[in-house]
Amino acid sequence: MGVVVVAAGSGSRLGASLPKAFVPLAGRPMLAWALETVAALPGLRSLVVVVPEALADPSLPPWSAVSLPVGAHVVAGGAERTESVAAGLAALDPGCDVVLVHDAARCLTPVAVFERVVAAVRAGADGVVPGLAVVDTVKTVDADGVVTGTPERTTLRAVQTPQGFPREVLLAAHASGMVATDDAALVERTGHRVVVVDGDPMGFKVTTPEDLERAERLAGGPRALGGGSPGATSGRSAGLTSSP
Ligand SMILES: Nc1ccn([C@@H]2O[C@H](COP(=O)(O)OP(=O)(O)OP(=O)(O)O)[C@@H](O)[C@H]2O)c(=O)n1
Ligand SMILES: C[C@](O)(CO)[C@H](O)COP(=O)(O)O
Repeated sequence: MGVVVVAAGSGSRLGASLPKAFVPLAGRPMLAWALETVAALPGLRSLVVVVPEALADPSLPPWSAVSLPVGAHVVAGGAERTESVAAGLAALDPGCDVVLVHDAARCLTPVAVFERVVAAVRAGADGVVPGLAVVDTVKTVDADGVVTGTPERTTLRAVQTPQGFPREVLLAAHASGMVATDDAALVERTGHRVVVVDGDPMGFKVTTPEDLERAERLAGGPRALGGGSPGATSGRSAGLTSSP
């Protein structure tokens, strides 16, 4: 299994002085929290971390509080998330059968979510996304803000990362040259069947300063107690393994 952690965004909505993934959460960069969980995954063979070009050297100061797993690669991302994922895929060990793509900004995602996604890919899915039921009624609107429709809420899911795929399926989807806000959309558009597994409220994306405050409150909570939190259900691994 291979994992691409995308951390190349600037974080314009967060408005910090550092690229978002390097902004501290309870004293450690968000990227450090995300990598701690990924490093604990059983069967991790290849890990690529995609960061802004200016930070693609892990000896630079913002990396000092990030524990980069042994064998992990760091590459520069692009202007769009899709480009950053493609850069990560290009650096991933080609021997990986399953690939997960994860947002560093979803830094508190529990390891159990990763495990559900991997299990569903290994069970034969072309694409797997963690999702949560939507609690608000959602409207579609036109450019003037006029409502054009109200999708049936029971058919909607708010999807998170990690998103998982057989490597060849994801590579072909990215080779299409299409751009989308998530990887599953590319896989859907190339004619594949994507399924949803249970996401987790802790998998929220840190986007705004309010999200960071929420993450700060949560980071010292259930995680510290080891329940339903990142790293809670798997043992730690110091480096990468040789299984696919
Ligand atoms: N060109 C980009 C844009 C985003 N990302 C990553 O994709 C994830 C989701 O993106 P988002 O939360 O929107 O991050 P930003 O693009 O940094 O946020 P903003 O839109 O506020 O600038 C993040 O982990 C981010 O680092 C990336 O690797 N490369
Ligand atoms: C991939 C994603 O996190 C799934 O919800 C989301 O689409 C990323 O969007 P962003 O605009 O790059 O934050």
